[in-house]
Amino acid sequence: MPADLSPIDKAKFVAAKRACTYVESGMKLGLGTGSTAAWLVRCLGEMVRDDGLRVTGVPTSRRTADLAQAAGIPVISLDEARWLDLTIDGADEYDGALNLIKGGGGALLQEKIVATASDRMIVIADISKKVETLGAFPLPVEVIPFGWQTSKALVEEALVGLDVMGTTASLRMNGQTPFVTDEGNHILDLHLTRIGNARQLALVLNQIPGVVENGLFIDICDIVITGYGDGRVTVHDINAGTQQETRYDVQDNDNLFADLDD
Ligand SMILES: O=C[C@H](O)[C@H](O)[C@H](O)COP(=O)(O)O
Repeated sequence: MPADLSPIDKAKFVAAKRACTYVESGMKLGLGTGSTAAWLVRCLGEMVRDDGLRVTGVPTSRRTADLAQAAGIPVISLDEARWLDLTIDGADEYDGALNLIKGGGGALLQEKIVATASDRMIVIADISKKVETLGAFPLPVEVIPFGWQTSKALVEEALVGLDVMGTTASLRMNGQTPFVTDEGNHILDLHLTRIGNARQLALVLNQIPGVVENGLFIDICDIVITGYGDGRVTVHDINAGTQQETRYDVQDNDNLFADLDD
């Protein structure tokens, strides 16, 4: 393993590697977005190239589509796939009930549609993503550009009286201009500190005109695979009610580290 691989990248890699053990030939897979999901795409690409794995992927962003194509994974649209066997994605936070905050990279809308259209969703994450209560990570909310300031005011108004600690929202920027999602929308980041009732908040946000979707994934994730910097992996399966721990020897996978760009 190269000396410059950080413990966090090692943690993301081992989680991705463990998630690959759930993948079988013939599967239609939802491919998540972000730095952890990028490890998964690389691992899957290697299985396609070297082990003859036959899968088709539905990417959750243009970034992931490009990565998957470069890795040699055949890509189709969700409309072509219709339904998926498994989605594997990263997360910004997960709690003990495997509820999530997602969208730190702005891909929450496609990610939620794809995960919901899957028999199973597996989240891969390093241990820093685990929280007691969701909300320290700013909650992304996708809004259409038309009247976004009105939508922001309505969102902030709706937060008053809910079980959250903060009530401010900020427009996500990309340098001097508003960040634009793959669907041409903007993102409001809600600075809530602590979300007491995530289910209620998710429902309230999606009632507001102009809001397209929020980054709370409630009852969508089935399994969280957590990687640690020392190569350990834990698997929390919410349906089976089990937690297991394994260790991966990443030194056998040096070639995967050669062309890191994420
Ligand atoms: O919009 C981005 C996604 O929800 C990502 O899966 C999430 O932000 C986690 O990304 P990363 O693996 O880079 O921490």
